[in-house]
Amino acid sequence: MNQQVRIKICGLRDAATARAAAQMGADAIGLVFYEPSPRNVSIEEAQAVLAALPAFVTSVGLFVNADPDWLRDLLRVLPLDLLQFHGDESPEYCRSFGKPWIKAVRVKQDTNLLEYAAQFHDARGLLVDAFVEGTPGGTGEAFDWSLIPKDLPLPLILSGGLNPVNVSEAVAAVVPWAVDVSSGVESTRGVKDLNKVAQFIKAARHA
Ligand SMILES: O=C(O)c1ccccc1NCC(=O)[C@H](O)[C@H](O)COP(=O)(O)O
Repeated sequence: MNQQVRIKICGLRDAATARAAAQMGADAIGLVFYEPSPRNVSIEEAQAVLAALPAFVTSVGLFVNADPDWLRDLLRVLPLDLLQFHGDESPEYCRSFGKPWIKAVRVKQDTNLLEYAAQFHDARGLLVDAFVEGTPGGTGEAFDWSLIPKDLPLPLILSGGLNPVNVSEAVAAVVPWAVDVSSGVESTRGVKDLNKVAQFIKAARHA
């Protein structure tokens, strides 16, 4: 079946930008809960973003080795649809919140993605990203897509250095379930550029 690729725009921080991205056709938006990131949001900012989203747009929370009690408290006041884990979280940790979740893997030359897929078999998807020492995500760096096995048994979410120029080539080469972008649709670090968001969505859809 020829499925249309899903699109997640990551690192949104305000309601107006999130609503605009959804209206342009984003299927999911990502909220980063990681203080060192320029895209980190407060609970109040995240609540405002969620309240602005139309029906059928998935809200995704991003976490890096978050304290489980803190995360459970957050989920009581923020009804995220999906959790995205970007650190060294174990499968047991990921499934302990009773929410659908995906696992991010930062791909190095020797990364065995089939092993990750087996270990995190009940994830709703595997997000593959570039490995950059000391920065867990949102780096704007791409990686070698040929390292992705064709027979990955989980929905594949391709990320890492995607932008309006390379996304159609990426979709054609990898045939992912979804694509995910952050830096590639920003004007400056942490600030989304809605023209780039529109260009990205158009290019991904017409791949
Ligand atoms: O975006 C961040 O700042 C971030 C910080 C910590 C963990 C994850 C983070 N982002 C995760 C994403 O899903 C990004 O979209 C993904 O890493 C791709 O980023 P980019 O290469 O900038 O498009």
